[in-house]
Amino acid sequence: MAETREFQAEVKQLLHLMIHSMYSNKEVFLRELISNASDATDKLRFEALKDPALLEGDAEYKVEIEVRKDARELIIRDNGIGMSEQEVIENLGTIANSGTRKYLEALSGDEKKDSQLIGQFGVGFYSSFIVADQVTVNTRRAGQEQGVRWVSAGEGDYTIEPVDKATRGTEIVLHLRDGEDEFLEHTRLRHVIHKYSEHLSLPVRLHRPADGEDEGGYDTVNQGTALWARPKADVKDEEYHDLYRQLSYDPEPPLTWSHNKVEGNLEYSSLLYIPAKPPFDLWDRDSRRGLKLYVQRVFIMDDAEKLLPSYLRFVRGVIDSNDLPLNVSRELLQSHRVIDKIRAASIKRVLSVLGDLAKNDADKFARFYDAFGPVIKEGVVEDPDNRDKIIDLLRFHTTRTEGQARISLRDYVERMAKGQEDIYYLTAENLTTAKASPHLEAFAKRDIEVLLLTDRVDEWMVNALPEFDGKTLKSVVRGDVDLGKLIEDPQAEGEKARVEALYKDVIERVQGVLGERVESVRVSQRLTESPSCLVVADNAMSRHLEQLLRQAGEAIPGNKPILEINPDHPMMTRMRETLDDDEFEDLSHLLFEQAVLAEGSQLDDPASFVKRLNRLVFKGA
Ligand SMILES: Nc1ncnc2c1ncn2[C@@H]1O[C@H](COP(=O)(O)OP(=O)(O)OP(=O)(O)O)[C@@H](O)[C@H]1O
Repeated sequence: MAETREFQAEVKQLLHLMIHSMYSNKEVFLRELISNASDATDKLRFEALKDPALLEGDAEYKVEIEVRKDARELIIRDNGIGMSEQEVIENLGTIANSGTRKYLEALSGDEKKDSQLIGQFGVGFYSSFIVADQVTVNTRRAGQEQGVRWVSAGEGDYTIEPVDKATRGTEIVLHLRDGEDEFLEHTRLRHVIHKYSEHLSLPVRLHRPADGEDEGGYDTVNQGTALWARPKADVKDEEYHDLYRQLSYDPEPPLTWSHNKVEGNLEYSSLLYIPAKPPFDLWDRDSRRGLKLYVQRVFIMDDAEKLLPSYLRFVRGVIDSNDLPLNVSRELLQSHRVIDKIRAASIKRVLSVLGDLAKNDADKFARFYDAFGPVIKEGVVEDPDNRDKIIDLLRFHTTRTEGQARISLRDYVERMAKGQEDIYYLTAENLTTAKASPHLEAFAKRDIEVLLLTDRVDEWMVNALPEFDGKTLKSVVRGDVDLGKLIEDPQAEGEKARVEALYKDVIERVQGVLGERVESVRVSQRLTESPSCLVVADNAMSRHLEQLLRQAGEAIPGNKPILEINPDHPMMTRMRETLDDDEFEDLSHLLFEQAVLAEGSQLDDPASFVKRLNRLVFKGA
């Protein structure tokens, strides 16, 4: 007796979407079903290593696709692991896969975008309902006697019942909707299957109907040999692109790749791709990362994180090792000599591919950097062994670059000003804030280039990068930036003393007003246009980093900044002449608050700022 069961709510939602909004690119259902069949044979191959009896005498893995035109049925059959009753209920009635749940969250309502998302997430089995108004699944788990039949029209419920099934594995029968006749056509099917399965290491066989003399039969559509196992010279670019598409679900071709067969002490093949565009989950904590791992052509796992460090998480590809045991698990990978070596070699490989790109193809490298620059910077902190190579790849905006142009540290050093000993940088929220920063004024006046760092990771990166080419990296917002040597004027010292004496009283008064808000107040050497700016002590955390940490929800005490004032600014002349305490107080706060705003920070008490500003502006009126 068949039992009727309800789909989980999320499944209903997903099915509704599949049925009512996927008008384009419907063929993806076939890719999903073939990919499931291939996973199922991979799983069996793996389990059969421990328990050969599961094979029931049949070790010739394959997927077969057959059309029954009169019945409007398309059948996809595999001799993989199959499913038990419990597995059918879990896998084909609920959404167990966290990726699918994310898919639902990411839906935009825009049919075209959503159908592309299907590709990225691989929404899998349920995509059958894009083209079918009834789906029947007959399956028997390898090693079990009883088979299961699952039937649904994709509208809220399904039935499940025991069934006799002679062969292990899964057979999916799609009853096609009206208007989906193209998927009954042999040539059309052949084309789609070829497109999606060319690089599966599993033969996909399509049934050829009898025709006159021809009795019909099954033809293998794909090559069925892993691309990475073939000699490089035999593989066409389009084939590399196709495999990349399968691995990444990225519709665009990769930027570049590196295919290698390593022989000697360690034997493995590696195929590493650099994507052209970032995946949607690049900044997700649990984003996909790592490579697909095979051992002697047997698929072992997806996303083996241990094979690449987190700062190379955008790389997609395959490692096929001859030295690992077939029963290797994620735990074992954590500390395995072979894995450590493959990992180290893969990192070097990726960095050298990128290095070549930087040298030989500026345009492609710029595309790479736009997409993954901030990610690669994490490597400066994460991977001291390869730091020099990573640093060579870094590119920066500066006070002299325009638009999207960036330069390397090497370029910076080569064009340093006469007498300049250090590398100067400024960290800020964005390029506009950075370029307008008062801290840059003195540097601009002396024509000294300053790196403008606006990626979140930059604060951490510069901490891990104290010097380059023997030159110290110095923040222009720190107290110890010594412009003294760069000022050619020999009378500067005397002038400095005179100005300080002139402003001694003002400085004491400002300090009295601001009290605990500042560490100290002093005459600035950096300002030429702005009235004031905030700097931090030499060894203190930068204010931008404090801001980032607060945004990330960390409670940090916060250092008191040093307020620097510009003696040449009319506001200072006015303060020197102001005797009225109330007005002086307003001006002092304003001096501080302007400096906070100019660095792109937020005021603690914006309302008071506004009142103060109005008081001062309308004072004369
Ligand atoms: N042909 C099959 N043989 C055995 N199990 C299958 C088969 N098709 C699907 N399944 C099982 O059903 C589960 C759900 O399949 P579905 O295609 O919806 O998602 P998935 O394959 O897990 O996810 P994704 O498509 O994102 O990789 C699979 O994980 C697998 O356990």
